Amino acid sequence: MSRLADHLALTFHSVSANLGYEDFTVPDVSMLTLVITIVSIFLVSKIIYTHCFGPLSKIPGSIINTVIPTTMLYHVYKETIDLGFYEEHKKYGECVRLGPNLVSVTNPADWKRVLMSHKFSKTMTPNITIMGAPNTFTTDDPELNKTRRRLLKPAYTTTHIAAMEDKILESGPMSFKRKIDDAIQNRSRDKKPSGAVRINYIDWFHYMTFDIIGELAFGQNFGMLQRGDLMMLDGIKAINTINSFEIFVPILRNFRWLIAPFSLKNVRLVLDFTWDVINKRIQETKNNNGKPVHQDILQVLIDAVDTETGKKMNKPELVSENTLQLLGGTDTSSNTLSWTMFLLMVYPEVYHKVCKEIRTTYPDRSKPITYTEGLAKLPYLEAILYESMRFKPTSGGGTARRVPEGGMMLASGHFIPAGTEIFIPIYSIHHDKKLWKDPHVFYPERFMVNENSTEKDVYERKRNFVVFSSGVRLCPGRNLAWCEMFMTLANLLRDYDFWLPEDMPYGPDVIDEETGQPKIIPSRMAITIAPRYPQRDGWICVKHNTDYLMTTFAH
Ligand code: HEM
Repeated sequence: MSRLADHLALTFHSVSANLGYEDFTVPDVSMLTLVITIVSIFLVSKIIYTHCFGPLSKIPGSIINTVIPTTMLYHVYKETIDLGFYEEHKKYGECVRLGPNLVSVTNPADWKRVLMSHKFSKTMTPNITIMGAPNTFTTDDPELNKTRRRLLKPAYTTTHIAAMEDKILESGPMSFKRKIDDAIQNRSRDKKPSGAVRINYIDWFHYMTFDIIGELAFGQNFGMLQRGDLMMLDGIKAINTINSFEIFVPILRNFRWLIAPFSLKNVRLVLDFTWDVINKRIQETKNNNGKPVHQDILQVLIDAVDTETGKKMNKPELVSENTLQLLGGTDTSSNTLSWTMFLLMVYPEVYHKVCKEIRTTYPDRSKPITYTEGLAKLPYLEAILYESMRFKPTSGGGTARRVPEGGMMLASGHFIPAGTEIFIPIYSIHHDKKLWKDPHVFYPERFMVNENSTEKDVYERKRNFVVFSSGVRLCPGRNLAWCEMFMTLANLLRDYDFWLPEDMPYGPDVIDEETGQPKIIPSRMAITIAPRYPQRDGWICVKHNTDYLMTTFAH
């Protein structure tokens, strides 16, 4: 070692002399060697300690993750957290160590216990500074979360959703239908009168969910579906991207400008717009002698008084909560609709079966199908939505909680000490072979009672269906999401025929070698799991429903 150090010192001297820097101070190479040796010993002993003796040492997982969460960092970068964590669980089983202080669990007994109680506080929360004030989703304070959920509750009850159903129908599926009809009419006028058009359903579903939330939480239809743009879209995308990176790699909070360099001004635009809408609404109510003019989510938020403190939300809090409606209520529902539509196209037997159910139950196309009426009458459509959210859970990245004082014993017998982060990997849970037979097969019947499934089986499956999370922080917007997604599919599938364009490299016969099932378009996970290349993969052909299908289904 010392001969090597002497040799290096000599080389430094001759190089600096050759360069004319006679006074160049040559580092004391033996000192350098010492430092490197000490750091290496420290790292190796840390690896040995955390892997072999530390409190989490018995949890299976790769050695490198015990020191640096490399799997997580890599998949955050690639936007494939859902698939990356799934591979780790496939390799190591129901509990896997994914970081020095991070353990991911798929056993229902474990994640149900974690999600059931506020004692396990939320971690990996988005940084609140971007929204100005904490909101229901971002807060890790159980008391604040409970208060906000109490305030928001009236906006999301089934009764309130039913009261808003007409608005949802109009700004959602009816508007979508008008857009298709316009496209068909324009095409017939200009080109071949085939009556069929190609549309980008991924974009259109995205626009539609914005219009619905615009109507319910901003008191105005953004007109995004008809226009195809929204000035706030860049800002919303930026908030999602920034949040996604910062949740998993908190150090990036100090380098936010690096993640979305040109978008921070667009984020401001979103918050300013929301601020403006709230001010106008408050003024409108004042002008109406204090009586609310509208009955929507925004009004519920403005009027909400906490029964325990007697306080209303202040303006920054209102802005943060109302922006959350846009962030939480658009991508989630639109991605689910896109995945469902794609899956119907590559599983034609499911598509034909659901069209038959809807078209025979509601043959009168002049009357829109509503959620309150349709849910009980269209059980196969309901099962399709369940299965699509199991198969491609848009929230599939997952969520995390911190283990409280006293630690917890996992079902596998491993003890997890207080302070450890427990990750709930939703995609992995939905594809766990112990919970789901043939998890890579899209099979809606698994959510229906039939000769193969008893009521108890279906009940159990729904208990392991965790797309809306579970327990104390269960998604409060789930009734709204179900309502808009159900009405959209019911009305579109009754009134139109859909099929994939011929030049699309996907279809029922394009098989994925690994799963033996139809290939699925690639996805990316930035807060939600979305189709990765919407401009390439989002195309579908559509025309008005023909009698051909009706007669085929009649037999
Ligand atoms: C298919 C649609 C949806 C899915 C899959 C979904 C999924 C989820 C999940 C998994 C969580 C828990 C996240 C966590 O604990 O980290 C959540 C929370 C939340 N969601 Fe949804 N969501 C959907 C639609 C909506 C809609 C339409 C709204 C409102 C307009 C909404 C509002 C919220 C809010 C406010 C929270 C925070 C709850 C809390 O932390 O206490 N979501 N959602």
